[in-house]
Amino acid sequence: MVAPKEALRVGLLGCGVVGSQVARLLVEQSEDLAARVGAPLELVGIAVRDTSKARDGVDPSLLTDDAHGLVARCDIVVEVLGGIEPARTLILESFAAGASVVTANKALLAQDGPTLYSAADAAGVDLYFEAAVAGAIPLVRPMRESLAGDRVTRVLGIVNGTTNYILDEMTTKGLAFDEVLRTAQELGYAEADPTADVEGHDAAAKAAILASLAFHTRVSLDDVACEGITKISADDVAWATETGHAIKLLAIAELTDAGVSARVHPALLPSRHPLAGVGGAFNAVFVEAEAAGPLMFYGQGAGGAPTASAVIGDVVSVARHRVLGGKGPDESSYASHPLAPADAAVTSYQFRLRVDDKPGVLARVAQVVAEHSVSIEAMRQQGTPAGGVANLVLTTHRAPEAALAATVAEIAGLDVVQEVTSVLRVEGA
Ligand SMILES: NC(=O)C1=CN([C@@H]2O[C@H](COP(=O)(O)OP(=O)(O)OC[C@H]3O[C@@H](n4cnc5c(N)ncnc54)[C@H](O)[C@@H]3O)[C@@H](O)[C@H]2O)C=CC1
Ligand SMILES: N[C@@H](CC=O)C(=O)O
Ligand code: NA
Repeated sequence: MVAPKEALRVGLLGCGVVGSQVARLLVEQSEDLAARVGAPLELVGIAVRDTSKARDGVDPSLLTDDAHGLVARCDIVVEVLGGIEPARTLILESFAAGASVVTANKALLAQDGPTLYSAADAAGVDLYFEAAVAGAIPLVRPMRESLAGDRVTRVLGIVNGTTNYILDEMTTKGLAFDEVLRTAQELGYAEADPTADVEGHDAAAKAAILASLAFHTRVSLDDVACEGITKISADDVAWATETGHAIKLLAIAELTDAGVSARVHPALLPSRHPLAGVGGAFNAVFVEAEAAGPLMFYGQGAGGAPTASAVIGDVVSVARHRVLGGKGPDESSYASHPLAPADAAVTSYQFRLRVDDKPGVLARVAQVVAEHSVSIEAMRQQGTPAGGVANLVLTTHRAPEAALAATVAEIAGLDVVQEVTSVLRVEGA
């Protein structure tokens, strides 16, 4: 008979939306997990701020306010505190103590990933982070492992559940931004500070991680051009529908002739595009690779249980390495691509203008567009009930961002143009 392997000690840092679900699943699935790993996983402690607070389904004797003491006595540490400190210090202490780490902390990885990778490497342990990008969706592992034999050229994704939920509810139910944000917070999708979601910072952190994985280079949060959804109005949503589009917050990572371009911004997607139909807090990511062609990953990108699923999958992987020996892949950052300037990105614009409703206006606007070597894909005019003023909606063909921005700036200065009411990029056309 084979002797049972010694239990692996798992320490959990944080018992919030994700942590509480990790604790539940570790206990509920302990027999299956032991069979899959080849050794039992023993939850030895949960670091929290307030040990006296009752937590559903959590054994109170596991709670501790000594996170530093906890990581010193673990084989595997799960970090679901969020934020930069003390998460970074605790992860580094875990490595120093010989523990592998599983984290969902995209903000920390996007800001200081290389420090963490080097420390894990020096200690000969694993750093896994499937939950950090697109929650439950297996995406990090396919990028790190399944696509390691291919050349990825582009990643285009909806990677923030909160903003997708907000935009979807605004579109389908006509609800107001603030009202929907509150519900997203109640459902556990939003970050502790939801500014990170609505201003695009959370998606930008994920874009940095995805670009690094896709192009085997280092892209950090500061390298990602970022624009959130706070300026999207009910009018933008209505016009998107009117012109056959859906508004989505997109994370885009591309390898272009000018280098790596990583950016996050709201964009119009034609309603036939598969990403246009991704509703609620769901995420979906397109990956284009030279040999594989297009791939699409879809699933729940936020919420306690879906995120915990990805965390526990990583725990099983790193635990198997402990049992069998060896470790998973290190950071792959051998390629030194330059960063493409933000205004070199090639995209299309749809912009709306309020113009004088009189002859010759369309021609003047079209002339400015042509002078910037931009071409018009569609133009639509609608008079206002009061008369004298018309709404003009122009969609361009693809052109460098710099040319498109200069076009809009010059049009805004025309005497027949009363206001540029909105400028949105169009992707996936
Ligand atoms: N909620 C979600 O849908 C997803 C969250 N994530 C990431 O997972 C991590 C955790 O997120 P949530 O569980 O949603 O956050 P949360 O705010 O619900 O939970 C974090 C918990 O950690 C505790 N905490 C913070 N600092 C602490 C400290 N120094 N000592 C002890 N406890 C401390 C907080 O009191 C809180 O209970 C974050 O990095 C987040 O970005 C990733 C994917 C999805
Ligand atoms: N706040 C994030 C949580 C997952 O990463 C989101 O809304 O997607
Ligand atoms: Na994931």
